[in-house]
Amino acid sequence: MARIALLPAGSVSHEAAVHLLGDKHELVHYKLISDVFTSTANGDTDYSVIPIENTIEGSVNLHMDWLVHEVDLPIQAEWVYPSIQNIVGRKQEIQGDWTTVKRVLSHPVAMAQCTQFLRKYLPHAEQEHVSSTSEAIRMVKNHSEEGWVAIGTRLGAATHQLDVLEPNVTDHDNNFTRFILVGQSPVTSAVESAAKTTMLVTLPEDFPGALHQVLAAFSWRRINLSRIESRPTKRQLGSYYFYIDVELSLDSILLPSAIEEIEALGCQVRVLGSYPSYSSKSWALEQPHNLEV
Ligand SMILES: O=C(O)C(=O)C[C@]1(C(=O)O)C=C[C@@H](O)C=C1
Repeated sequence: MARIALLPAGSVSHEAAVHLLGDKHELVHYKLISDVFTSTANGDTDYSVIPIENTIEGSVNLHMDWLVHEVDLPIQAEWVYPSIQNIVGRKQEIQGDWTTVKRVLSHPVAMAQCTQFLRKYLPHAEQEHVSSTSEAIRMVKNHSEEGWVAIGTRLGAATHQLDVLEPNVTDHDNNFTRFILVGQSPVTSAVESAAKTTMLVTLPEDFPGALHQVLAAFSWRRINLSRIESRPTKRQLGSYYFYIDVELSLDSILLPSAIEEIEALGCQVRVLGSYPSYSSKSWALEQPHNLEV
């Protein structure tokens, strides 16, 4: 049985973790994502569950930055889970009248997934960002008669005995979040998966066309990139690294030689993990992966 660190009970992370890992592990909930990462880095837990990218909002920059700058924890798996957000509160208090709502609380990423609903029905309400959707629901629970509602999951509403006032309020139906499992030990699983490798590439300074050459190292080998994104190195203005996801394992013949070629250009390459990807293609709510870790 592994110890799994994640955001509080009732968060999207909680639903996603149970989907991937089943209910046979010890889930250790933390209020802040920094505490989630730190617990695994310190060895208090074996793995962390980290939301890293969302269909509507794109990358979760805070979480990516923690992965790159604050901890050294390899990615051991990734999977995709739908973020189904709902308006959660007390039916008795709001009584279907949105004008009585004074404040909406949620995680900023979840809030950004529901802008159309907020603009249409709750433009008058104050918006407050908190550390998770479940924390938002917990805070609403503790403030009765104040006209507060949260954006969060059904599981969160059930966990805190509140009502779903309006189901599925995200701007687009196809709202998925990509999660990663980080920790020191590789996972073993009979579940079908695709191989993926994530790396950071820092380009040498004053090298015109360096990015073009990096991409050429992948393209002539016909290596498929599923994501490339630049993030600041935080060392100086205008200095960036590239966060690159490749649809290939580090054990393949092609990828190590591509990395060698990129390093020969004077680039720095840091591999953040080579891991199984449980893709959305095989995704089905009623078929949890129940991964062994
Ligand atoms: O607050 C939660 O419920 C989380 O699990 C966090 C988080 C995120 O950080 O992206 C995860 C998925 C949702 O799309 C929104 C919020």
